[in-house]
Amino acid sequence: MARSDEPIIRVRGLRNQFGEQMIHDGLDLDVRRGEILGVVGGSGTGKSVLMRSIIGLQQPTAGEITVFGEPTLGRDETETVDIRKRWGVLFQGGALFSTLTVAENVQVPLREFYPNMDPALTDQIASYKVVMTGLPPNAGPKYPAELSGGMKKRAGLARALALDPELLFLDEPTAGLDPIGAAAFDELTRSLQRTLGLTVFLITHDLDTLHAICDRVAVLADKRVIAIGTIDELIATDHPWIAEYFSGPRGRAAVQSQHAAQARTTS
Ligand SMILES: Nc1ncnc2c1ncn2[C@@H]1O[C@H](COP(=O)(O)OP(=O)(O)OP(=O)(O)O)[C@@H](O)[C@H]1O
Repeated sequence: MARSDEPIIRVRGLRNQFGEQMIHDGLDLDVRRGEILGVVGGSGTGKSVLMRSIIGLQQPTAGEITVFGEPTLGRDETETVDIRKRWGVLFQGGALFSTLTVAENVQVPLREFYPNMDPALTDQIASYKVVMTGLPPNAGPKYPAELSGGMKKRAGLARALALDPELLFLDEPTAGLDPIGAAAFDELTRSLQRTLGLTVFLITHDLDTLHAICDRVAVLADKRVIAIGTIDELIATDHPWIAEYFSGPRGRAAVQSQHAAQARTTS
């Protein structure tokens, strides 16, 4: 059983290698219970591979990973079923099954982990999750092809929340959304995280998301996490990539838009 002050995710000495290509080497990371941790890094630095390693979809070459205080590597699916039930994942692009309706997509994890659940209850839970993510109640019978990009993301989120997880993995949730849709999705993430007491591991390139909702940010570069902290703490480090990322033109614009949003909520 994990202690409450223990990191909810603990990664030590992670190595991931594909042939000659070394993606991670000696990567360490702690994710604290109850935080929204943003994970950033240049394209190809291995953010998705890191997430896939933590959730067991990628077998690392070396290292240790514990989630909820339980080691996850080198264990088969039946041994980790009680851990996997406690997290939800929104993959890049939503990753909905195109031949299933929204409600049926949300029911997939329920059917996988609770095959004997009463179908009426499965239906009820799915309807509740659909509404919880801000989709109209009539979205349930729709197919993914009938949804806008933002609605697809919400449907993917509803599926990720199907099992009432404690831990949520979001891989580039606002990619492809217009700025208003992205800001609305950020707000939804923050409000669900607060209401449900979630811990969120959030991969993003979206500087507005980092400023608006992340408690801390981990920076991937040079095959490991080179820095982790609040944005102010990161800016205070003198790493050139971090300085360029947060203090370049887009970083400055994100700060300005965050200040404007704060001014609107206090006026
Ligand atoms: N199964 C795999 N086999 C071989 N190479 C892989 C595999 N999975 C990922 N890679 C490689 O690992 C590297 C890191 O990929 P990853 O998708 O984690 O990057 P990322 O940081 O999430 O990038 P982006 O920001 O562009 O999404 C890439 O060069 C990718 O091609």
